[in-house]
Amino acid sequence: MACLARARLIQLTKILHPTPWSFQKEATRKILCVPLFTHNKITRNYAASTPSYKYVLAEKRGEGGCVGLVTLNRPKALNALCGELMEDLKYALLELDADPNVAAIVLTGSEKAFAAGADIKEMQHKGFVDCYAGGFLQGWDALTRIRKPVIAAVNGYALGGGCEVAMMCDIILAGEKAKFGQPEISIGTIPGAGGTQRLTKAIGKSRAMQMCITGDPINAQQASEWGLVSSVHAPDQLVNEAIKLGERIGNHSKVIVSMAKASVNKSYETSLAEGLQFEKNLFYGTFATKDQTEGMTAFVEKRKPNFTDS
Ligand SMILES: C=C(C)C(=O)SCCNC(=O)CCNC(=O)[C@H](O)C(C)(C)COP(=O)(O)OP(=O)(O)OC[C@H]1O[C@@H](n2cnc3c(N)ncnc32)[C@H](O)[C@@H]1OP(=O)(O)O
Repeated sequence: MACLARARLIQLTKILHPTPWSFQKEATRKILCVPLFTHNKITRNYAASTPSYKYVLAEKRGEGGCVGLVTLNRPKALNALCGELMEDLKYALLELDADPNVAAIVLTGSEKAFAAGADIKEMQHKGFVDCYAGGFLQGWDALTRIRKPVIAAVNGYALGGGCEVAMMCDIILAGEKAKFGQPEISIGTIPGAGGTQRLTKAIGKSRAMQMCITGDPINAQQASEWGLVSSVHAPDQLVNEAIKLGERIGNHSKVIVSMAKASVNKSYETSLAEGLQFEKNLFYGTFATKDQTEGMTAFVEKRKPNFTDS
């Protein structure tokens, strides 16, 4: 059983992270000290404070446990994104991505801080070679390869790497007191995990430039007006709203949702002509699924579709 579980995770790892043996070794290491969850076990173990992870809490919420909830949990450092936290986050997301009951994942922090950025104490004495040869921050990209929709529920500070992690998610909801910023300039560096790129695509050059070269943060209202976040909520309602959004996504076919996500995200990576072709191919691809037939048949028969994620 343990062997099967280990093989399954390594196979999953190969699909999601075609890179390194080192990752597979990590996966192996993790699996030796952490039980690989079946769905029921995920619910039980995660709900009970996730002893497997040091810096994140992972659980399943929403109707039938269809929404994964991952909470960054390093309160003393305002969820500063140290290496260990990012490893925990990656594995928690991978576990939920692999869970067939989970339709969407919510990523949140505390009311004071979603995350105050990469861990400054950890990088303070790094040199160029440490960063370059060690691929500093490169592992963060794993977050962008999660195939299910990830909703960031941002309360408090989302600064530097915190803002970048939020932008790696598919949808950002903000609490009224959220603050988004790229303050790296004030500590003698620049954003290194997508801040100059994703922020520019999200809010335009002039605004992104201003944020990156002044270091000044913006509040939730501004983030909403500028299109960085899709909606703003009372801080104590934010996570519930994000879970409700995850449940709404869960009404649809998971495979089709994942295709829609891939297609929207493609627009970040490519020219319009290539993006349109990519969309068209995936659109045609939906016609190879049972869920397309079911969705259209249900409409014609005036009933709710019964999607089987196939
Ligand atoms: C990807 C890259 C390159 C990056 O992300 S670079 C980092 C970008 N982020 C930043 O520059 C933000 C740094 N943090 C801050 O400016 C302030 O902590 C805030 C967020 C404005 C909050 O201020 P305060 O409420 O006064 O809390 P403050 O006392 O500073 O922080 C509480 C604790 O968290 C620690 N902390 C906060 N942000 C941290 C960070 N990014 N890295 C490491 N520790 C951090 C801080 O050192 C303090 O710990 P200690 O009590 O041991 O001294």
